[in-house]
Amino acid sequence: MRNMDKQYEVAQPSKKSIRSLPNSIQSLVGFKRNLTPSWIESVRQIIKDLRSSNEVASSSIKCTPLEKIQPSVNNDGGTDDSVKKIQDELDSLTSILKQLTLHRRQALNDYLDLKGNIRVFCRIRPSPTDVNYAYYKPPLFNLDSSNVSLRVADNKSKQYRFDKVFHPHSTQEEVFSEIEPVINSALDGYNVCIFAYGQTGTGKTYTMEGQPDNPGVVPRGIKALLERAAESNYKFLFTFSMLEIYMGNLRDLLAPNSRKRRVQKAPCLSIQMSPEGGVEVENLVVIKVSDFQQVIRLYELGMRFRSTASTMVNSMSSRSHCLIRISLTCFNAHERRRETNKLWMVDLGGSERLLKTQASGRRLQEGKAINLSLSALGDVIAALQSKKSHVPYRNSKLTQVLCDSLGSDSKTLMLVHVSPNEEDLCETICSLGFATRVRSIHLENEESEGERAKRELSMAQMEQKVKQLERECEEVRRNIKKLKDRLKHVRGPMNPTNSSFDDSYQSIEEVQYPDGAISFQSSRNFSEASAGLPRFMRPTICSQHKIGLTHYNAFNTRKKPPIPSKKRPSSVYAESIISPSKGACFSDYNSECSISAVSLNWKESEENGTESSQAGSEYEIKQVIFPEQEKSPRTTLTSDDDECIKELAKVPAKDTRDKKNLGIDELLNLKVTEKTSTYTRRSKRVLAFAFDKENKGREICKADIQLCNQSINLEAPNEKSESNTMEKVSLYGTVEQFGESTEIDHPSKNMVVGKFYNGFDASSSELTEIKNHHKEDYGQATEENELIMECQKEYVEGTNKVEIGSESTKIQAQSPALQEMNSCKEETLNSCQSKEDAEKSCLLSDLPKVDQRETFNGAEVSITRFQEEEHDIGIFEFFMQILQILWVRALFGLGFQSLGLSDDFFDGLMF
Ligand SMILES: Nc1ncnc2c1ncn2[C@@H]1O[C@H](COP(=O)(O)OP(=O)(O)OP(=O)(O)O)[C@@H](O)[C@H]1O
Repeated sequence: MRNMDKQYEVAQPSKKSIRSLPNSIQSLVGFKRNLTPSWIESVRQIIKDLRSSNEVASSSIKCTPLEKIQPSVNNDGGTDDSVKKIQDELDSLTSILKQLTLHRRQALNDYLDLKGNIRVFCRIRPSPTDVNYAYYKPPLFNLDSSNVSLRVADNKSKQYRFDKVFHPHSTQEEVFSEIEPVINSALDGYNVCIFAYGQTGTGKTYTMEGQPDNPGVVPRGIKALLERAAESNYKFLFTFSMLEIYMGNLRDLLAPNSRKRRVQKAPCLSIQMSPEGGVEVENLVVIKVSDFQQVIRLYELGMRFRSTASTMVNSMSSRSHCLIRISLTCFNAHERRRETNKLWMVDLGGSERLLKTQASGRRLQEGKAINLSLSALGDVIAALQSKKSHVPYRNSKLTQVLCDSLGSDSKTLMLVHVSPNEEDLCETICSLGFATRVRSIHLENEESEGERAKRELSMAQMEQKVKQLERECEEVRRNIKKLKDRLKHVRGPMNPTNSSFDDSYQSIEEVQYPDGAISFQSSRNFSEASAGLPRFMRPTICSQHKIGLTHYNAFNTRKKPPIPSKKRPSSVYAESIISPSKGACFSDYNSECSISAVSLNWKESEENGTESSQAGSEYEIKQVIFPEQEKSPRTTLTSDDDECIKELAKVPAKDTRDKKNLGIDELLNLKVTEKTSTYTRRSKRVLAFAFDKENKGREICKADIQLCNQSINLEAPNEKSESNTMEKVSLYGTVEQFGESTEIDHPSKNMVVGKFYNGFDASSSELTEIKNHHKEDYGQATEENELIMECQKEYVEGTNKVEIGSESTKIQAQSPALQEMNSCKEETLNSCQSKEDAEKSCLLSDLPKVDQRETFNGAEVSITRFQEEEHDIGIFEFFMQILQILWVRALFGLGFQSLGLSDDFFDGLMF
């Protein structure tokens, strides 16, 4: 016993480590008889020592680790020892920072949990009639920081309660400061979703986007996120994507051909879901961003393509839901919830009472689609709040795409917007009712006053704790930085492999291609990371293009037997070319209630290393987004911001031929530089375009030319037309597809196949959409004017000289090109409703062109015009033909007559 006591006495000194404790406990368990007062005292002492030594360590770290290290560096004199000591300090600081970050995250999480995983804020728009918003007091509302009393009748009011209420005079800063903690939890690896909901014209876009001098939640949030990520001790990879849900279809706002949606069926994206509940939008453009300015430029670009229109209620009404997705990836940050998470910021389309907006035509359909999806969103959030076993995510594309960011492991914030006007009372009641439904149902219904007070107290304490921990983290970070500087000073540039702290910086390596395109790769190798995923979750080759991982062939583990080249279905391309969007892809709001109808029948092309889908739209997107091709005449960027255009145009044009991936600058510059280039093609080309005999000789005022991988858009007002209509010519073609196998005698010449048509006479579904544009009551003029404006801008901005079909050649029978055209022809036939249309559409013709110079807004441009009436055969040529036929007849006449072919046969050859 004495020995035992002695033993514990020896183990008692203040420098005992925690390692002594298990020994003691083991002794305790093994030798119960040794449980003496002195033993207990010794254990107590160990614990006490342990606590105090921890406190000393942490306080010394918190205070001035540098000061502690300074003497050791000086005293030791030896560089190696100094380096080692600094390194040790760095390691210990890093581990402390990790602990602190973990605690901060936990505290923030607890705080947000107390507030509710789904939180609802309410913002009341200032009345437009009130000049001075700051002193405006809406008579309709009686507000405090979390309660809204709405006067519904003279002596009756309705009460609503929210997590936070913003008065009409609340500033953008105030709004953002409340939202910031939710955004910050994205850095901790949570999926976050922030919605702006409300009646049309109540300020959703104002809150989310803001104004240039008064930015909203999106720019502020992204800026804060980037700043905080830069401050953190990990390196984050941010990617930016932007899409809209228009009439129940997902559209990429950053895809270069986004602007075509007005005149063509825009390609729609499909949603893929993993068994684990992860959601990925197939073919979505994902752009790596590293600084705020890049994000803003992309955001502005995307916003230009968003569907907006003038309505009775809002002159710039959003006709779609706009979704901004920031994806965050951070490796080796074990305290983060997940390696890759998403932050969604969603500007929802305005809910509207269709009677009130008096919408009709397309506006009506848009309004219905928006209302339907909002109602589906309400159902989903209500189901989540009430913890129902079934959450109806599949009822709308909106909820489908957000489904992994709306669950219990995510943070959701809804900002409901209401109007202060009395005439909007009904909509206000609806919106507030919706928000109340969304808001913590279980909390609201089950919580007593006392419980609420208690919760609020805990929340306040937790908030303090979070702030305190943030301050501590900040201090440790500063000290780490100082130590690193000192270390550099002592031994030169720090070898990052020496410190675990720097491991995180190594985890993501940036690859800068010589041409400026940016890509990234992980030291953990993406292919490794994705190897365990189910096949459909692994990135496609196209996705790899997007994120710059094309060089990782191991990514695509699918091995398909090579298709013999002669059997390669050229129709895959033809399908995509002539009919970029299938019916399934474009539907009215009713598709909102279905899972994506786009088939994902992947076919691998060995020629270009991309995958093409039978869904034409997808094929088109892939080709347009990541062109590995020559400079094209694409003029997809239409800007309202001349300054921006000028600025971008300063950047010299780059050949994109070898690009594996588009960096943000390349994406933006491509559009501008190509716009100002004269289009000359070296390779062979097949053009398919529409031709309407009845309109021969009429000017083609709008040419929408799409060269599969490249596109050009020329639109101009039809000057000759009395009505406000537009005529349209669609030119589709291929560039790369026929490749070497094309048997065209003169590679420099172009083959032309197609038809002209008048946009209103044609009956294809594509034209119906144009018709709809012209039938609209509201926004019609605006939209057309917009088109005209865009067109004029394009003409002004660049002097596009488009030379298409200038040198027609005969098409050799059975050449792959002809097969291609035949399949195009078949498609066109299918797309035409009447036989007459079909006949019109399938004319094969060699058309000469007339180059004309026109002036738009003072800028002289060269336009290629097709005029069939000028397609006259010369009289000499005519006689030559007759002579040839007579000659043939003379040679073979007797032989043919013996076969039963009479003179009529030869006459037929002539005419
Ligand atoms: N808090 C505010 N302060 C000042 N102006 C505001 C505020 N909220 C909205 N507005 C103004 O009200 C008008 C309509 O706002 P906004 O376009 O953001 O509405 P919306 O809800 O996005 O409409 P829709 O759903 O039709 O797109 C804009 O001119 C905007 O500047």
